[in-house]
Amino acid sequence: MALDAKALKIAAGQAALEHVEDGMKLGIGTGSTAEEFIRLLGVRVGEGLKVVGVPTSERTAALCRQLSIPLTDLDETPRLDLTIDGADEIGPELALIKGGGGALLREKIVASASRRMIVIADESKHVATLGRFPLPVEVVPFGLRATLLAIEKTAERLGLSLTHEMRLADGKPFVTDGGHFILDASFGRIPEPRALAQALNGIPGVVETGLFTGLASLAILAGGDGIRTIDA
Ligand SMILES: O=C(CO)[C@H](O)[C@H](O)COP(=O)(O)O
Repeated sequence: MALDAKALKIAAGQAALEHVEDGMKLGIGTGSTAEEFIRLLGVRVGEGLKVVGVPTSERTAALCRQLSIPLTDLDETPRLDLTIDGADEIGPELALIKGGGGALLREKIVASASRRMIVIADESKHVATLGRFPLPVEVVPFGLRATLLAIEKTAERLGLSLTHEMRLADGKPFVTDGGHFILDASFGRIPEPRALAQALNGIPGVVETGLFTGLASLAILAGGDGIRTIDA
């Protein structure tokens, strides 16, 4: 029987939960797939599992509080055992596009502070080449036009085609938890994610990009035929 989108998210979350051990310090992701994992984690915590989590967004923090999942932050707990988070695309070597939910900066800080990152998604997000999903680029509001020009020049220098739009919410610029804006940058194809990430991160008005390279160690993909895992 074909599973609907929500059932696939739950299946991926359930499989990820098997990697969570008593006493772990967790990074807790953002997005609808991460939220299914969080709900399952909440049940286990209610049954006595002892974990503490660093949420990657205010939205995730609110859900964790609602489910009585104990929270900490990276000032108190700077090294984490495991981060579990969703993704918008999963490419070769588990390079990811993240940030569809706008939490990419905190997600990257938390994943980088973790010994391991497991990415959970439905199998349609596994792609041969990243870039069909627009790359979220978090930018500082100050000097926005100059930053956009620098991003366009960078794409040109790397031989990438680029169209972009500012992310809006209720007709106004979407504002991240860190007080920044998000540019959704469509490159079509990103054959070399590391090179693009490095180049974009070199632009002063760019805070961070949704390209995650070298961070995820395992992908858990849910599909009609069950769960498939991919190691980095
Ligand atoms: O990066 C993210 C939020 O910033 C999410 O993990 C990503 O957008 C996937 O979300 P969903 O599970 O809802 O498809």
